[in-house]
Amino acid sequence: MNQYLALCQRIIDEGQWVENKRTGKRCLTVINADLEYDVGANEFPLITTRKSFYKAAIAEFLGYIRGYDNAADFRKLGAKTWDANANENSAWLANEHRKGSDDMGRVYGVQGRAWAKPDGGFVDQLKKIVDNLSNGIDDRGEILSFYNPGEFHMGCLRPCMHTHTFSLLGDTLSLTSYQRSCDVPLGLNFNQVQVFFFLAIMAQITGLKPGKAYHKIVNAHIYEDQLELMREVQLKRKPYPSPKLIINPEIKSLKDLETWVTMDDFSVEGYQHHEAIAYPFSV
Ligand SMILES: Nc1nc(=O)c2c([nH]1)NC[C@@H]1CN(c3ccc(C(=O)N[C@@H](CCC(=O)O)C(=O)O)cc3)CN21
Ligand SMILES: O=c1ccn([C@H]2C[C@H](O)[C@@H](COP(=O)(O)O)O2)c(=O)[nH]1
Repeated sequence: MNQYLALCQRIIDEGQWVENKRTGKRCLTVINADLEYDVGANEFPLITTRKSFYKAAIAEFLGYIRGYDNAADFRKLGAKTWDANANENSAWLANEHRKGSDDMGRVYGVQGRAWAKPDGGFVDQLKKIVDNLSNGIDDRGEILSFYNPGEFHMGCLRPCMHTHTFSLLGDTLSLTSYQRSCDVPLGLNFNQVQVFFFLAIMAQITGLKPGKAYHKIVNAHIYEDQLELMREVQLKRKPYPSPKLIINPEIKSLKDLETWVTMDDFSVEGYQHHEAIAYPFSV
């Protein structure tokens, strides 16, 4: 929690104003942030200085694991986060590849589970990683990449958290996640949960011990219309200790994640938090 607040404060103290064409808003911006989460110790990096809807963050990531390409499927799991980008993003609405209402196109999980090969067929990146790790193999290329520039024109948004690399030392699994662009008040609140969750669940289904997750962010920003709430409200609050993430131990395989898992299989223990803050969202 302290590293999150330190990043927010750093953006306020050292950030530079950058115009963003896509949203038409200015962002106070810093470059390079390194966050670290101790998944082995179950120090769940859930924001405590406002109420955080962690189930929506987990639901969104589970949708990526399942390779979803449709905001309606995300909603069914419990995440409304793709509604705006699928249905209100003007460039995407005018795109000939959009397959109608709620379609997100070839983004995130589609690339993770079905990266199109130029010579036909698809690559399931995630299944290969799960199979290798389950057999104790780290080939130094256990990489899940959502970033496919050849198909950017077929999706509503380029992935922000775009690459996840798993590493094995003995029977301890770690994860390094890369993020090119980060909306710190809204997106990071979710992304921290997702990086932690991804390592925790991958360790669980591969029979390994979770170690640490390393979250590397390039462009970290606060939109101009979020700044006052961050400076005058959220940063004036004192954080509470980290809660713990409880995952149903019956989840034992990628198939389980793909078929029966719902948000009822996740809970938090000891989550003390301040009141919710409704930050503006930019499409
Ligand atoms: N400008 C922008 N920021 C983002 O963080 C972002 C995007 N766009 N586009 C793609 C996804 C969608 N994400 C989102 C979208 C909405 C919320 C959001 O509204 N969060 C609220 C409440 C969530 C709820 O009730 O479930 C929050 O207070 O955290 C968070 C992340 C993250 N990403
Ligand atoms: O997981 C996510 C997804 C998106 N974001 C934020 C970061 C930016 O504010 C926008 C994406 O805009 P780009 O113009 O494509 O950079 O969404 C996030 O923080 N986390």
